[in-house]
Amino acid sequence: MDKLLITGGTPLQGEVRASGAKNAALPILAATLLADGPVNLTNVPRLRDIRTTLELLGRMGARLTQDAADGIRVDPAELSSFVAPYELVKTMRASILVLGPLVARYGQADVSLPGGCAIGARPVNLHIDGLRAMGAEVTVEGGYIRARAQRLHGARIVMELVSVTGTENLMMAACLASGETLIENAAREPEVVDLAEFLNALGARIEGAGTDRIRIQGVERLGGGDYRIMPDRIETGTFLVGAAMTGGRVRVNATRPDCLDAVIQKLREVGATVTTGPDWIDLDMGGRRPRAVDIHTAPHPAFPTDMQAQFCALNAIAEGVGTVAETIFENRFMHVPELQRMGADIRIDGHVAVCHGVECLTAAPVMATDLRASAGLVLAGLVARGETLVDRIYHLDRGYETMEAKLSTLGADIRRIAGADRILSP
Ligand SMILES: CC(=O)N[C@H]1[C@@H](OP(=O)(O)OP(=O)(O)OC[C@H]2O[C@@H](n3ccc(=O)[nH]c3=O)[C@H](O)[C@@H]2O)O[C@H](CO)[C@@H](O)[C@@H]1O
Ligand SMILES: C=C(OP(=O)(O)O)C(=O)O
Repeated sequence: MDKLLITGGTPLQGEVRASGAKNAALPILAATLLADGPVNLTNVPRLRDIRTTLELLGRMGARLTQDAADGIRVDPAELSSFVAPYELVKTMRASILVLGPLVARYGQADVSLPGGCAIGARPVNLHIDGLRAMGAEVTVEGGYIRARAQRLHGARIVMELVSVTGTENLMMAACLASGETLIENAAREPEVVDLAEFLNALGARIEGAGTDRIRIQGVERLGGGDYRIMPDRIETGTFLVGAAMTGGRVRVNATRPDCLDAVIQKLREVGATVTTGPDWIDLDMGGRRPRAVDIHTAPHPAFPTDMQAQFCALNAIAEGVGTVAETIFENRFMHVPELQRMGADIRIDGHVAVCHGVECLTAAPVMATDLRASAGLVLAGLVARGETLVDRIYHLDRGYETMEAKLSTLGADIRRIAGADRILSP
């Protein structure tokens, strides 16, 4: 199992390019199943989750061609299987995103229930209820969601909770349904907008993506097409927090400042000078120690839960006290005990973590438990005194493209150790 070995103490300096967004690429790859011609995607990040999705599409019979850069061609013309098996779904919850496209285009889908994961239970009842409202017969048996439909019909769906992949699944399904679908209380995340723009480029008729009311007029077919995946706002934010924590200066290029308003606002509150251009963000911390900030996660455009662990790491070494309230997932503080092992003074009280900043963290072997927890631990390692060994970084590899290489170009002392079993001296 690969690990990352980080020697803390170097301020991050320089420029780095954001990769394509995992959380846009995953639904867009699933949406290619709706098309009846080949789709050419660019800016697809090279990530474990993307490889898993491609394996899933390949097993269903889609023809896949990957270029040497960031392009992938998906030709779904000869699909022969409509099953998302447990062994793939268990490694990547986003596999649930094939449910809507399969039932809308092929009238059948057998998708393994994703089950719980480190950050919480993550049920998919809203996906199922929405498809039922559109006329699908859905049963859950033997750990599989089995959905069948002749042709879905439009419906007015009021989402009980804001769900990102729930909105995406139903929006995709509605594209080929007969009549109009209205999704109320829809997720407003930029990745929902990216997916809608992709679908519209194939011939769908979606309006209102980016608001909480999405209206979809069903069409008879979607064709092939070309699309460039949006940049990853969470990867971008992670590098900016790294710069703020280390007192450095980093410019992230090829990104989307307009998708990061809440994060940029918090970074200014910590004391960073943040400037933005059309596709870049520059953060200058000028060697200063950050000030602790209060965070309250909520659906977009509020502060994203996917940046919560990184801000816990920042608060751990900041001046003052910051409270971090996690309102989306019930168990997303798995990084806190690991940060405590590095000397952080953080107390968890229900869904709130109260962080008293300490002058310095001390390196320790730590265990990554989920994707963003891993990112928080890597950031902590960048400022800790000594060598931090982050174990189980397969979580990190789900969502960050060559993170250690990108951090190295910014001056960090970080390297991957393949299957490391080295024992650190105390
Ligand atoms: C691939 C992808 O895009 N993943 C993102 C997506 O996950 P994902 O789409 O799985 O997260 P949701 O927005 O659906 O979850 C929000 C909340 O709703 C609950 N819920 C959701 C669906 C449902 O049917 N029933 C239900 O109760 C969840 O348990 C959670 O408490 O949005 C999350 C919240 O911004 C992000 O952290 C993830 O990075
Ligand atoms: C939780 C995340 O992803 P997923 O929904 O794919 O587990 C994430 O990207 O932080």
